[in-house]
Amino acid sequence: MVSKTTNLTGYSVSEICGNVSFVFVCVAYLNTDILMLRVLSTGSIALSILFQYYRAIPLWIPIRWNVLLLAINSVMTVSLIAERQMANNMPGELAGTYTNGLFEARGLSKVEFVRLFSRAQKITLRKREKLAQDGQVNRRLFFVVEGAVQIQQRGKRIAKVTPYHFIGEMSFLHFLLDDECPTTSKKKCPDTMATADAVAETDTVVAYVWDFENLRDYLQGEREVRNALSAYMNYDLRAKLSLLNTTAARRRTSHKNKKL
Ligand SMILES: Nc1ncnc2c1ncn2[C@@H]1O[C@@H]2COP(=O)(O)O[C@H]2[C@H]1O
Repeated sequence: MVSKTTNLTGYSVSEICGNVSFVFVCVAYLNTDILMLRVLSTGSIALSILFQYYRAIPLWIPIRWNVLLLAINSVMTVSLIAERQMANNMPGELAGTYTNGLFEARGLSKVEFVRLFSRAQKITLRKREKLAQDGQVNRRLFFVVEGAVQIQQRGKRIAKVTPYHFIGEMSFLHFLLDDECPTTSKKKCPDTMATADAVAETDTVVAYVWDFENLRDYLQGEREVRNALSAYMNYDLRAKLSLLNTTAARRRTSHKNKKL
């Protein structure tokens, strides 16, 4: 049992706990990692309870409230640690998607990636099944992980989407902007039409699929994931566009050569 009057280098236990508690608060304020912040606040609360208890007269009101705060913080800390552990040990196939899809390089942490993909459904499409239809309202976003998808416009093949690329991102980005469309505006907000037909080219195509509305609702509370995902899609769009330009240039050259 620690005596309330114990002196260590001239300071009482209560004083030491009180001061160290504030040192923890200072370090917590300088930290940007949410887990570290919670661990430090838990430590700080525990120390402030000791400070309040080992005073000459214990301060029971703050002690009781701090016990509650300590319990809340401890539960949140444990759930954060569990989530990080789950993300670090995600199933091999999901880990492959994280690595091969270059999600880390494009700003999504493992935890954010697992949160995002746990909201998707993994599906298998058969050859010739449509993922999107040109000119039709689209409400599904796909991330292809196996197989290939043919992109057509007016029945003509314009591109091929291979694993680790999105399909439906053009209408999804539109849909996200729609979100910011004022409902009072007389002007109709743009609709989320698919810009091309997307058809399964291989015998099977495996993809993760999100419903636009569910994904938008989730992203509303996760600003950083929303920004990282939009950046990822813009990167994907740039790659698709540059491929399209290269193919068009190649076609023009071969057309010219044939004429000569
Ligand atoms: N030139 C292209 N190259 C690759 N993918 C494309 C191309 N044009 C359209 N797509 C994809 O086909 C999808 C059709 O629906 P979206 O317009 O929502 O999003 C489109 C893109 O994901």
